Amino acid sequence: MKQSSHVSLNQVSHHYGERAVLSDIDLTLEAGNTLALLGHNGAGKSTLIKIILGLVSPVAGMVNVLGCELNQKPSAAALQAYRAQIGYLPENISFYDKMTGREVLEYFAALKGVSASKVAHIIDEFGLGYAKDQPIKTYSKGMKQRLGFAQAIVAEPKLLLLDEPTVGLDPQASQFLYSKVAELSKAGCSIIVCTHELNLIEPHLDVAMLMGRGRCLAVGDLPSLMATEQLPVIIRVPGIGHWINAHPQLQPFYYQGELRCQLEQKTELVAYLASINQFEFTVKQPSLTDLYHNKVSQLQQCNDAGISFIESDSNALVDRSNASYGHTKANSSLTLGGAV
Ligand SMILES: Nc1ncnc2c1ncn2[C@@H]1O[C@H](COP(=O)(O)OP(=O)(O)OP(=O)(O)O)[C@@H](O)[C@H]1O
Repeated sequence: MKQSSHVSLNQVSHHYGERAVLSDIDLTLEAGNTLALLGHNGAGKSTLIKIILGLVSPVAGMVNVLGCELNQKPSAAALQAYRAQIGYLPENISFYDKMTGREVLEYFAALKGVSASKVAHIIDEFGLGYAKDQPIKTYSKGMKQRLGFAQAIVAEPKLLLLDEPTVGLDPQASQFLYSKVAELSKAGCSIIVCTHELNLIEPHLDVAMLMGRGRCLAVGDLPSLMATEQLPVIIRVPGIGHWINAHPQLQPFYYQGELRCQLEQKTELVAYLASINQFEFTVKQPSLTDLYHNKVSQLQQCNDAGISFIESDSNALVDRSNASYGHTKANSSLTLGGAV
């Protein structure tokens, strides 16, 4: 493991009974980086988080987190010391509902050696000050989620694991949560966020890992994932259907009433539009959501075709499924420069 890697998984596999739920997962997360763990229901995300927490022992592979070799069956004391450095917000968190918010947080803080004065500060910071002495049973789902997040970060963890952290949170609370994530990451904490809310996580991730049926479908930073997938930039120009025939240079990019091009062609295409006095258009860059849907549909096509996703040429599958995408890629060397 590299000195700065907080998480290093090598060929990790797991099954429950006969059912394989994780296969050959490799992952490295550097200190201070944020990983978005994405995938369909049942893809294996929570199982992976439980392996990183040391709650589940994988049947195969190497798991090194914060220097602890989890696959080597560490002692109870070593596991306890290891977990003291980790913050965890589970999916569907629940607390003993007769306790107040303050009591719950003080309990978790005491377990990790954190002072009561810090608890008071965090309760206020998380907007729960007004309800701190009320029993949890009077809390809304969002209030419980805020409290869950507060207990996860109260001891300034080195690694923070968040499983569906924004479920039940209002937009302001989600924004607050991600601002805290950015703050912790700046301070060197590594963060793994398992989420289906792709728009929310997109601006905050350093690395995304897309999982499907227990396998890693793609992993990397967004620019490299986008480059590999070659998802099109979409340029919408009102009324283009009326005049596109007069511009053969644009026709290779024209599909279903809009222009589609690769990221590196965008500037040239926009310059061309300006040169023909077309200034009214919108440009939509490919998003994490586009990437996700693209990968999941490739997986679906492989399943339908009865072939392994890992062994398939996934881009070839996309070409068959999306005429415009293949069309644009085929013309990726076309230059507009001379035509302007
Ligand atoms: N304790 C268990 N015993 C048996 N099978 C399990 C157990 N926990 C999870 N599974 C199975 O393992 C697979 C992966 O589940 P997991 O909870 O890791 O998925 P997930 O990606 O977190 O899903 P979701 O997005 O729905 O939370 C699923 O098929 C699930 O049914």
